[in-house]
Amino acid sequence: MTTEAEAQRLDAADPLRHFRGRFDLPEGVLYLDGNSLGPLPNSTRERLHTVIDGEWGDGLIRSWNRLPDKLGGGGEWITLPQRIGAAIAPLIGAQAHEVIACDSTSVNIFKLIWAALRMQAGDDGRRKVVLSEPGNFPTDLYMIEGLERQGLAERRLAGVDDIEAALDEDVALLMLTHVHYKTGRMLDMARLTAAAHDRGALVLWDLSHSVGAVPVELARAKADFAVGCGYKYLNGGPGAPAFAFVAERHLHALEQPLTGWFGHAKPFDFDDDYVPANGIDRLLCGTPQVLGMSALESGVAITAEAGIDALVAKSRALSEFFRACVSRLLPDLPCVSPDDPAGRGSQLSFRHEHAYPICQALIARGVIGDFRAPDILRFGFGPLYIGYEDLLRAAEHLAEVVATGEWDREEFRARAAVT
Ligand SMILES: Cc1ncc(COP(=O)(O)O)c(C=O)c1O
Ligand SMILES: Nc1c(O)cccc1C(=O)C[C@H](N)C(=O)O
Repeated sequence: MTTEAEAQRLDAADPLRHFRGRFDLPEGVLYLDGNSLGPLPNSTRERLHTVIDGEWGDGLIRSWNRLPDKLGGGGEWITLPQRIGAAIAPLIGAQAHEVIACDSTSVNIFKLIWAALRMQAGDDGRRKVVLSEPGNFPTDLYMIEGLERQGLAERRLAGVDDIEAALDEDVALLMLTHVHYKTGRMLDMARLTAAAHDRGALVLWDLSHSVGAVPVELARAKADFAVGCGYKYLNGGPGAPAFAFVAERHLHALEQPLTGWFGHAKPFDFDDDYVPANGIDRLLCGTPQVLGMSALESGVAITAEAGIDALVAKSRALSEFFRACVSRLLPDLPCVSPDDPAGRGSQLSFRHEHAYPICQALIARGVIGDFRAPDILRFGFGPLYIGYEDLLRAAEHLAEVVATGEWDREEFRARAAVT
């Protein structure tokens, strides 16, 4: 049932409904792009004011250490990467000391591929194939390519259904994205990790489209490494720091290529020689970006407060509801996301040859989804702030835009630099 009455009933019964008021969503906007950039939490605006005026303005360099009470704020700056890592850990089935917030997802991917290859090199240094899938998020593939150019890696690609067959004794690392950015398809982490381990390969998971929206059990799956974005479902803000996970069993031996001073065991001893910090801290490189980290900490806190089980349940219910709305209103629009809500992320993607101008026409109506080349219309469902009535409205707008040909205008065809 996709009636207005049903949507209102579902909204009224939604246990996460009260979180919506904690986001600063513009009037008249239906925001279905939180899988690319999460919206601004009210608490983040307050937190950044405190960080800028109090911690930076008044506290100055003292704020790296214990903050004077009068400055308020959320704690000393120096431990932000570890504190945020610890808060993300329960969302991904990891232990607090296995996760750290730092750098971008791309940089963390680079560090962890390099680290995995180092562990796998053996005496002859020959095991260096990194296996991934074609059509994976580009940065993941580009990072392998960059290491290949340095002679450190060899990139191999196989469709996800052929991954197990492609895992031979040359594969050092299997690197996959858990929820595909375009289709929303979610991979079986436990099965693929076990298959890789059986062949002696390590596994690195990109959780960018998973964390805060789908169940992730890194420990249960025995995953070796993982990375993920802070600015999508974690609502950490544009360009928020990313996070990295290293399984406890690898922490001791882990080496990483960016041996900056923040990853040193005693950075403030200012020694000439690099000695890695114990544990996950060795993944740090340079000074943490305090403003970005503070925003991320605030975004992660809301996700943690809502609880991953409730977020997952709502994500699935939202995507099912939107799918039913679109099937009723646009029965001929092909959905390229998996049918089973447990087999996909918190998003639905549809194929249309005019996806770009349709997306722009929707944005002009205040319905913000996104376009992914060449022909995908993608809608993400942030479970903290999206409601069922929003989705019914968005589906109605989509149906009108398609049915009336409203998208067929020059102004909607001009490609923007960022889509
Ligand atoms: C799966 C995936 N990995 C990595 C990234 C990029 O991460 P970053 O720009 O933080 O390096 C994105 C999105 O931007 C993504 O969707
Ligand atoms: N990271 C982005 C950016 O800096 C600008 C615009 C979009 C993005 C994205 O997050 C893209 C995103 N990973 C995607 O799934 O399409």
